[in-house]
Amino acid sequence: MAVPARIESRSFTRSVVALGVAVLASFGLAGTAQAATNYVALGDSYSSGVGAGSYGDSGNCMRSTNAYPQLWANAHAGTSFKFVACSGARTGDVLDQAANVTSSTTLVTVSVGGNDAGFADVMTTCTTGSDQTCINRVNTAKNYVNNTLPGLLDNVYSTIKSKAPGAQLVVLGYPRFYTVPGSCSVGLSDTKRTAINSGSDALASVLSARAAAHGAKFVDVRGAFTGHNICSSASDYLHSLTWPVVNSYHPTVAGQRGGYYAPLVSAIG
Ligand SMILES: CCCCCCCCCCCCCCCC(=O)Oc1ccc([N+](=O)[O-])cc1
Repeated sequence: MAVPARIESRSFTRSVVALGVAVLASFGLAGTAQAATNYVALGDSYSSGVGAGSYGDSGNCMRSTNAYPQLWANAHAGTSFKFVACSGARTGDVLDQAANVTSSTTLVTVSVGGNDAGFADVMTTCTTGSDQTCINRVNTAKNYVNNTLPGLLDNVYSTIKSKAPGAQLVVLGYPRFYTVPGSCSVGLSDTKRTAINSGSDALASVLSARAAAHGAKFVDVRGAFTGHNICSSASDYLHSLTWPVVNSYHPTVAGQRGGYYAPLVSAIG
């Protein structure tokens, strides 16, 4: 009896161990957070978090601990997170950043296109020039957005997809800058503000269309910024022209959280 009992005992032990492994595995997959997320955050200053402070040792890239990619990683325990977005990045720079995307990457977020379209030059021209000069400069940028930018975005999105075919690709857009007519009377005219807002809308249309063409999800942040734009009664989501100048027209701490992180969570959880 002793020998069969020992055999039975071993087989029982094996069963318990197997059950334990199965329970742990299913708990790890379904009970906690899903399989581990391998997240790579690409893009320009809207993704690095220029304007939101707390840049650590990220140098000129100005990656903020208050930026939406960091907020998302913080909220998803166990996420492996590569934060490579960088202030001033254009589509060509994001192609370089995409070296960090691999076949094990499961989530990629990206904001890019505003710098290619001449964001800084548009804002400088509109600040220093006449209404008509501003309108003309915005129209030049919109022509670029409609005719040149789509091909550059296609290259970025298809490069990311080819490196990580199974990853979810999330493209985040840009806000309208101004409430028009607004509660602030100094600074740019309403004519200029309306023209600049139409530049944001042109960017959103093209980003949305190119994202859809690559099976990427487009997160349109314009709605989340509504009521928080510059010249709103509570314009706390965007810096106006400010010091240091680099912060100008970039999301505040509240803007990264309410304007970017919140709609990202609504889109992907
Ligand atoms: C059709 C274009 C119209 C442009 C006016 C409307 C713009 C709305 C969208 C804004 C897009 C901004 C993207 C720029 C993000 C960025 O990296 O900004 C920079 C931040 C810092 C620097 N820099 O040099 O330090 C350069 C650029």
